Amino acid sequence: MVATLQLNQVGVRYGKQEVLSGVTTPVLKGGEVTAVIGPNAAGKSSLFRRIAGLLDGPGDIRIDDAPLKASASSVCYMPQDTSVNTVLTVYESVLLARKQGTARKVTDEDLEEVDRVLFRLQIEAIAFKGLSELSGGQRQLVSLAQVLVRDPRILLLDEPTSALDLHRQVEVLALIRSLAREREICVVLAIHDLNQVLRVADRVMVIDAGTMVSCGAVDTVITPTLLQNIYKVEGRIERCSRLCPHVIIDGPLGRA
Ligand SMILES: Nc1ncnc2c1ncn2[C@@H]1O[C@H](COP(=O)(O)OP(=O)(O)OP(=O)(O)O)[C@@H](O)[C@H]1O
Repeated sequence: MVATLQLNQVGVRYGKQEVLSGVTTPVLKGGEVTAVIGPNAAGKSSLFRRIAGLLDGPGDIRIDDAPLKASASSVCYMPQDTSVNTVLTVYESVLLARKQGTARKVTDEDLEEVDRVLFRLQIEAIAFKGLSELSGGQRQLVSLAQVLVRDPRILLLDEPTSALDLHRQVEVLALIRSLAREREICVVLAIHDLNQVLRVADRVMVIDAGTMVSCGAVDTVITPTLLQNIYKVEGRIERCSRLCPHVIIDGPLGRA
Protein backbone atom coordinates (compact mmCIF):
# COMPACT_ATOMS: atom_id res chain seq x y z
CA MET A 1 0.00 0.00 0.00
CA VAL A 2 1.27 3.49 -0.85
CA ALA A 3 2.14 5.44 2.32
CA THR A 4 0.43 8.77 2.95
CA LEU A 5 1.09 11.70 5.28
CA GLN A 6 -1.15 14.69 5.86
CA LEU A 7 -0.82 17.62 8.25
CA ASN A 8 -3.73 19.76 9.37
CA GLN A 9 -3.15 22.99 11.35
CA VAL A 10 0.01 21.54 12.92
CA GLY A 11 1.99 23.72 15.31
CA VAL A 12 4.87 23.60 17.81
CA ARG A 13 5.42 25.48 21.06
CA TYR A 14 8.44 25.44 23.34
CA GLY A 15 7.00 26.48 26.67
CA LYS A 16 5.00 29.60 25.90
CA GLN A 17 6.87 30.39 22.68
CA GLU A 18 5.02 29.36 19.53
CA VAL A 19 7.59 28.63 16.82
CA LEU A 20 5.32 27.02 14.24
CA SER A 21 1.60 27.26 13.56
CA GLY A 22 -1.11 26.30 11.11
CA VAL A 23 0.88 23.95 8.87
CA THR A 24 -1.62 22.26 6.57
CA THR A 25 -0.55 20.14 3.62
CA PRO A 26 -2.23 18.20 0.87
CA VAL A 27 -1.87 14.41 1.14
CA LEU A 28 1.85 13.66 0.66
CA LYS A 29 2.03 10.31 -1.12
CA GLY A 30 4.47 7.43 -1.03
CA GLY A 31 6.84 7.45 -3.99
CA GLU A 32 7.26 11.23 -3.73
CA VAL A 33 10.00 13.35 -2.18
CA THR A 34 8.92 16.56 -0.45
CA ALA A 35 11.67 19.09 0.30
CA VAL A 36 11.14 21.44 3.24
CA ILE A 37 13.03 24.68 2.72
CA GLY A 38 13.27 28.05 4.45
CA PRO A 39 15.68 30.32 6.30
CA ASN A 40 17.55 29.40 9.49
CA ALA A 41 15.32 29.19 12.57
CA ALA A 42 12.16 29.14 10.40
CA GLY A 43 10.83 26.03 12.18
CA LYS A 44 11.79 23.17 9.85
CA SER A 45 13.45 20.92 12.46
CA SER A 46 10.65 21.65 14.91
CA LEU A 47 8.16 20.46 12.28
CA PHE A 48 10.16 17.25 11.78
CA ARG A 49 10.29 16.59 15.53
CA ARG A 50 6.55 17.17 15.74
CA ILE A 51 5.82 14.70 12.90
CA ALA A 52 8.23 12.21 14.49
CA GLY A 53 6.12 12.36 17.66
CA LEU A 54 8.95 13.86 19.76
CA LEU A 55 7.00 17.07 20.45
CA ASP A 56 3.38 17.66 21.32
CA GLY A 57 1.41 20.52 19.88
CA PRO A 58 -1.78 21.60 18.21
CA GLY A 59 -3.05 20.07 14.99
CA ASP A 60 -3.64 16.72 13.44
CA ILE A 61 -1.06 14.46 11.78
CA ARG A 62 -2.41 11.51 9.81
CA ILE A 63 -0.36 8.62 8.50
CA ASP A 64 -2.03 6.18 6.14
CA ASP A 65 -5.22 8.01 7.12
CA ALA A 66 -4.83 7.10 10.81
CA PRO A 67 -3.81 9.39 13.69
CA LEU A 68 -0.06 9.67 14.31
CA LYS A 69 -0.26 7.87 17.67
CA ALA A 70 -1.65 4.74 15.99
CA SER A 71 1.08 4.62 13.36
CA ALA A 72 4.11 6.19 15.04
CA SER A 73 6.22 3.09 14.28
CA SER A 74 5.86 3.81 10.55
CA VAL A 75 7.86 7.03 10.95
CA CYS A 76 11.66 7.12 10.94
CA TYR A 77 13.40 10.38 11.69
CA MET A 78 17.02 11.31 11.08
CA PRO A 79 17.86 14.43 13.10
CA GLN A 80 20.18 17.18 11.94
CA ASP A 81 22.67 16.49 14.72
CA THR A 82 24.25 13.09 14.17
CA SER A 83 26.90 13.29 16.89
CA VAL A 84 27.24 10.11 18.94
CA ASN A 85 28.39 9.00 22.33
CA THR A 86 28.68 5.23 22.17
CA VAL A 87 31.22 2.44 21.84
CA LEU A 88 29.22 0.55 19.19
CA THR A 89 30.61 -0.24 15.77
CA VAL A 90 28.84 0.94 12.63
CA TYR A 91 27.48 -2.56 11.99
CA GLU A 92 26.22 -2.99 15.56
CA SER A 93 24.53 0.41 15.55
CA VAL A 94 22.72 -0.27 12.29
CA LEU A 95 21.63 -3.73 13.46
CA LEU A 96 20.42 -2.25 16.75
CA ALA A 97 18.44 0.37 14.81
CA ARG A 98 16.86 -2.44 12.77
CA LYS A 99 15.72 -4.17 15.97
CA GLN A 100 14.69 -0.96 17.70
CA GLY A 101 11.61 -1.35 19.85
CA THR A 102 11.41 -5.12 19.44
CA ALA A 103 12.58 -7.87 21.79
CA ARG A 104 12.89 -10.49 19.04
CA LYS A 105 16.09 -12.32 18.12
CA VAL A 106 18.21 -11.20 15.19
CA THR A 107 17.25 -13.10 12.03
CA ASP A 108 19.16 -13.82 8.82
CA GLU A 109 16.85 -11.33 7.14
CA ASP A 110 17.97 -8.60 9.59
CA LEU A 111 21.62 -9.31 8.81
CA GLU A 112 20.95 -9.34 5.07
CA GLU A 113 19.08 -6.02 5.31
CA VAL A 114 21.96 -4.43 7.26
CA ASP A 115 24.41 -5.67 4.59
CA ARG A 116 22.14 -4.37 1.83
CA VAL A 117 21.83 -0.88 3.35
CA LEU A 118 25.58 -0.58 4.06
CA PHE A 119 26.23 -1.64 0.46
CA ARG A 120 23.75 0.84 -1.02
CA LEU A 121 25.33 3.66 0.99
CA GLN A 122 28.80 2.36 0.12
CA ILE A 123 29.93 2.22 3.73
CA GLU A 124 30.72 -1.53 4.00
CA ALA A 125 34.42 -0.68 4.35
CA ILE A 126 33.78 1.05 7.69
CA ALA A 127 31.31 -1.53 9.04
CA PHE A 128 33.56 -2.58 11.91
CA LYS A 129 34.88 0.85 12.86
CA GLY A 130 33.71 2.42 16.12
CA LEU A 131 31.18 5.23 15.69
CA SER A 132 33.41 7.60 17.64
CA GLU A 133 36.21 7.08 15.09
CA LEU A 134 34.20 8.34 12.10
CA SER A 135 34.45 11.58 10.15
CA GLY A 136 31.42 13.90 10.12
CA GLY A 137 30.36 12.74 6.66
CA GLN A 138 30.77 9.05 7.56
CA ARG A 139 28.68 9.64 10.68
CA GLN A 140 25.93 11.18 8.60
CA LEU A 141 25.92 8.20 6.23
CA VAL A 142 25.68 5.82 9.21
CA SER A 143 22.74 7.82 10.61
CA LEU A 144 21.07 7.45 7.26
CA ALA A 145 21.74 3.69 7.33
CA GLN A 146 20.12 3.54 10.77
CA VAL A 147 16.84 4.94 9.47
CA LEU A 148 16.81 3.15 6.10
CA VAL A 149 17.33 -0.25 7.72
CA ARG A 150 14.09 0.15 9.67
CA ASP A 151 12.00 -0.03 6.52
CA PRO A 152 10.03 3.15 7.21
CA ARG A 153 6.79 4.15 5.51
CA ILE A 154 7.39 7.81 6.34
CA LEU A 155 11.03 8.91 6.19
CA LEU A 156 11.92 12.28 7.74
CA LEU A 157 15.45 13.47 6.97
CA ASP A 158 16.69 16.70 8.50
CA GLU A 159 19.50 18.01 6.30
CA PRO A 160 20.73 14.49 5.47
CA THR A 161 23.54 15.63 3.15
CA SER A 162 24.87 18.68 5.02
CA ALA A 163 28.18 16.97 5.92
CA LEU A 164 28.71 15.16 2.61
CA ASP A 165 31.04 15.98 -0.26
CA LEU A 166 29.44 16.82 -3.60
CA HIS A 167 29.81 13.31 -5.03
CA ARG A 168 28.17 11.75 -1.96
CA GLN A 169 25.41 14.37 -1.91
CA VAL A 170 24.44 13.55 -5.48
CA GLU A 171 24.62 9.79 -4.85
CA VAL A 172 22.70 9.86 -1.58
CA LEU A 173 19.93 12.08 -2.93
CA ALA A 174 19.58 9.81 -5.98
CA LEU A 175 19.38 6.81 -3.63
CA ILE A 176 16.74 8.50 -1.48
CA ARG A 177 14.71 9.29 -4.56
CA SER A 178 14.89 5.75 -5.89
CA LEU A 179 14.02 4.25 -2.48
CA ALA A 180 10.95 6.49 -2.34
CA ARG A 181 9.87 5.17 -5.73
CA GLU A 182 10.79 1.49 -5.14
CA ARG A 183 9.26 1.15 -1.68
CA GLU A 184 6.46 3.69 -2.20
CA ILE A 185 7.51 5.48 0.96
CA CYS A 186 6.84 9.11 1.69
CA VAL A 187 10.10 11.05 2.04
CA VAL A 188 10.20 14.51 3.62
CA LEU A 189 13.60 16.16 3.79
CA ALA A 190 14.92 19.50 4.95
CA ILE A 191 17.63 20.87 2.72
CA HIS A 192 19.18 24.29 2.13
CA ASP A 193 20.76 23.76 -1.30
CA LEU A 194 18.07 24.76 -3.79
CA ASN A 195 19.90 23.16 -6.71
CA GLN A 196 19.78 19.83 -4.91
CA VAL A 197 16.07 20.46 -4.25
CA LEU A 198 15.57 20.91 -7.99
CA ARG A 199 17.30 17.55 -8.59
CA VAL A 200 15.58 15.45 -5.95
CA ALA A 201 12.17 16.82 -4.99
CA ASP A 202 8.73 16.36 -6.47
CA ARG A 203 7.20 18.91 -4.15
CA VAL A 204 8.50 21.79 -2.04
CA MET A 205 7.14 23.12 1.23
CA VAL A 206 8.41 26.57 2.27
CA ILE A 207 8.53 27.44 5.97
CA ASP A 208 9.23 31.03 6.94
CA ALA A 209 9.04 32.50 10.45
CA GLY A 210 6.96 29.61 11.76
CA THR A 211 4.37 29.40 9.00
CA MET A 212 4.07 27.44 5.79
CA VAL A 213 4.07 30.02 3.02
CA SER A 214 3.73 27.62 0.09
CA CYS A 215 3.58 23.96 -0.81
CA GLY A 216 3.52 22.80 -4.39
CA ALA A 217 5.35 21.46 -7.43
CA VAL A 218 9.04 22.39 -7.53
CA ASP A 219 8.85 24.64 -10.59
CA THR A 220 5.93 26.61 -9.22
CA VAL A 221 7.61 27.21 -5.82
CA ILE A 222 11.28 27.79 -6.67
CA THR A 223 11.04 31.07 -8.52
CA PRO A 224 12.82 34.45 -8.52
CA THR A 225 10.02 35.71 -6.25
CA LEU A 226 10.85 33.03 -3.65
CA LEU A 227 14.54 33.99 -3.82
CA GLN A 228 13.61 37.63 -3.19
CA ASN A 229 10.89 37.22 -0.58
CA ILE A 230 12.29 34.35 1.47
CA TYR A 231 16.05 34.49 0.95
CA LYS A 232 16.47 38.23 0.20
CA VAL A 233 18.62 37.59 -2.86
CA GLU A 234 18.27 38.41 -6.55
CA GLY A 235 18.40 35.32 -8.69
CA ARG A 236 17.08 33.37 -11.64
CA ILE A 237 16.15 29.82 -12.52
CA GLU A 238 17.76 28.83 -15.82
CA ARG A 239 17.97 25.58 -17.74
CA CYS A 240 21.39 24.17 -18.59
CA SER A 241 22.27 22.57 -21.95
CA ARG A 242 20.71 19.33 -20.65
CA LEU A 243 17.54 21.28 -19.85
CA CYS A 244 17.85 20.76 -16.07
CA PRO A 245 16.82 23.83 -14.04
CA HIS A 246 19.46 25.58 -11.91
CA VAL A 247 19.27 28.45 -9.46
CA ILE A 248 21.68 31.25 -10.31
CA ILE A 249 22.23 33.89 -7.64
CA ASP A 250 23.12 37.38 -8.80
CA GLY A 251 23.63 38.88 -5.33
CA PRO A 252 21.92 40.23 -2.24
CA LEU A 253 18.60 41.99 -2.83
CA GLY A 254 19.06 45.56 -4.02
CA ARG A 255 22.78 45.12 -4.70
CA ALA A 256 22.74 42.68 -7.65
N1 LIG B 1 14.43 22.98 22.28
C1 LIG B 1 14.09 24.24 21.99
N2 LIG B 1 13.65 25.07 22.97
C2 LIG B 1 13.28 26.35 22.70
N3 LIG B 1 13.30 26.88 21.46
C3 LIG B 1 13.74 26.10 20.45
C4 LIG B 1 14.15 24.75 20.66
N4 LIG B 1 14.51 24.22 19.47
C5 LIG B 1 14.37 25.21 18.58
N5 LIG B 1 13.90 26.33 19.15
C6 LIG B 1 13.57 27.60 18.47
O1 LIG B 1 12.56 27.33 17.51
C7 LIG B 1 12.78 28.11 16.33
C8 LIG B 1 12.83 27.18 15.14
O2 LIG B 1 13.98 26.36 15.24
P1 LIG B 1 14.21 25.13 14.25
O3 LIG B 1 15.39 24.37 14.74
O4 LIG B 1 12.94 24.42 14.08
O5 LIG B 1 14.57 25.93 12.90
P2 LIG B 1 15.10 25.40 11.50
O6 LIG B 1 14.21 25.98 10.45
O7 LIG B 1 15.27 23.93 11.50
O8 LIG B 1 16.51 26.13 11.42
P3 LIG B 1 17.93 25.75 10.71
O9 LIG B 1 17.72 25.90 9.23
O10 LIG B 1 18.81 26.82 11.25
O11 LIG B 1 18.31 24.37 11.12
C9 LIG B 1 14.07 28.89 16.56
O12 LIG B 1 13.73 30.19 16.96
C10 LIG B 1 14.76 28.16 17.70
O13 LIG B 1 15.51 29.03 18.50
